[in-house]
Amino acid sequence: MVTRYSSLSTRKLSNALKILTSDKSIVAMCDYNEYYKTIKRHILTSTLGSNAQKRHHVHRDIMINNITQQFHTLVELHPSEAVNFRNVFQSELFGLSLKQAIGKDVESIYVEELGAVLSRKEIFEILVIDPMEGAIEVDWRDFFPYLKWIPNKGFEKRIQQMYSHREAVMKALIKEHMKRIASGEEINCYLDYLVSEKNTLSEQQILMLLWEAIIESSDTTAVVTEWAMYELSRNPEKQNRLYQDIQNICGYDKITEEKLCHLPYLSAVFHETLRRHSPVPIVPLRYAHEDAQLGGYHIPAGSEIAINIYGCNMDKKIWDSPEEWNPERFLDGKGDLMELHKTMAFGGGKRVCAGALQAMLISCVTIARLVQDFKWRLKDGEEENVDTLGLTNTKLNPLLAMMEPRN
Ligand code: HEM
Repeated sequence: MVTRYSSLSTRKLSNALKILTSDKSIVAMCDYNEYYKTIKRHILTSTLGSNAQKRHHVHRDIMINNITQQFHTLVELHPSEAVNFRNVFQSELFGLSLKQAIGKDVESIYVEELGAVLSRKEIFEILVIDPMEGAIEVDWRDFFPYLKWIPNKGFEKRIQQMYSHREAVMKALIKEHMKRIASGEEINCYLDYLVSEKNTLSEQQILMLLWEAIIESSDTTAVVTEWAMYELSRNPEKQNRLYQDIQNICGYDKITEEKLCHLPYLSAVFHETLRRHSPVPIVPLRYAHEDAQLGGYHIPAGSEIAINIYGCNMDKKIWDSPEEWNPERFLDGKGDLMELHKTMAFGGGKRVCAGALQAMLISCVTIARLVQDFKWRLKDGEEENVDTLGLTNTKLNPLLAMMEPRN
């Protein structure tokens, strides 16, 4: 994937993805060409690169404070009830992704094309949940391209509806943003950046790129953080080791991003969760547009390549007891980190995930802060709830945990 990049960097899309990505208008699904290079630069410069992430620091600080505040309130009000981790975290993460994308979180919005005011929950469903489900919709014609002239009305109607609802909501969000700009409000977000590039981007491209930043920021980070909290709640000794490490480094102060580099065990928890619960179990299909060699195999031009990250991470020849969640496997005898890249969780080569830094910052600070503030334990019966659904290995049933505030 790294050295044979030039032969393997093109994407091959299913019919559903062709429609939902407006025929490869977004960074993650685009072919490797000049358009790709330009839009990858845009998203890194304005949102996901390390300088941009420094500028967005404030959104993450607010987010983590809101999260802990909400958990404290829930535990105070209902001390003997289990807390639904996802309800709180997913909503705050969506808020953060809106702030980075359009400069503001929204409670509701009037959508002209749908003739209705949509709540924040409905906006989330249309922008994130529905397209994630649509992305794995199977059209039997994907497997028989020479029969593509036969209609598949049910499939087309479902995907087309997802497409038009998303289009309508995104247009409404962009319109609101333009009104705020016109009223003199100073905003610094991805949309401002994209609008400043409007000589080289069409309105449709701007809409799609903005939506991409929202959906990608809202999903996989939530998946890995929820699985990490599940594993820590299930493994009290490992939770305790993490807590002691955090206390040694932070004392009575709350964890901050600046402290992450001093917490190797926290990093090991994050990477072991990526290994055991791969949020992207299969790298989006690559297409060999010329003959190539990969891992000792000859790949003829025209082949589609699916890299099975889940399979590699559960391979007994590579990992001892791969089914066990064991962060210690990423530490050497001295407690230093090693071999993090081995999980390939963020892909590899030039098409490596652009949001890896953001995902790591949000997930690690959230995990650490929640362990600093509370002792976690699974609700009785929750241990068996390990089924998953969807494209990104989402926990089927939201994590339910008992949380006891620490002094
Ligand atoms: C734990 C969280 C995440 C995981 C495991 C993950 C994983 C991946 C993987 C496996 C790829 C494909 C790489 C390849 O083809 O080799 C990818 C691409 C990408 N991801 Fe992520 N991702 C995560 C979070 C994010 C976030 C928060 C964003 C923010 C918007 C993001 C944006 C992207 C983009 C733009 C690409 C396309 C990169 C390119 O083709 O050049 N990801 N990600």
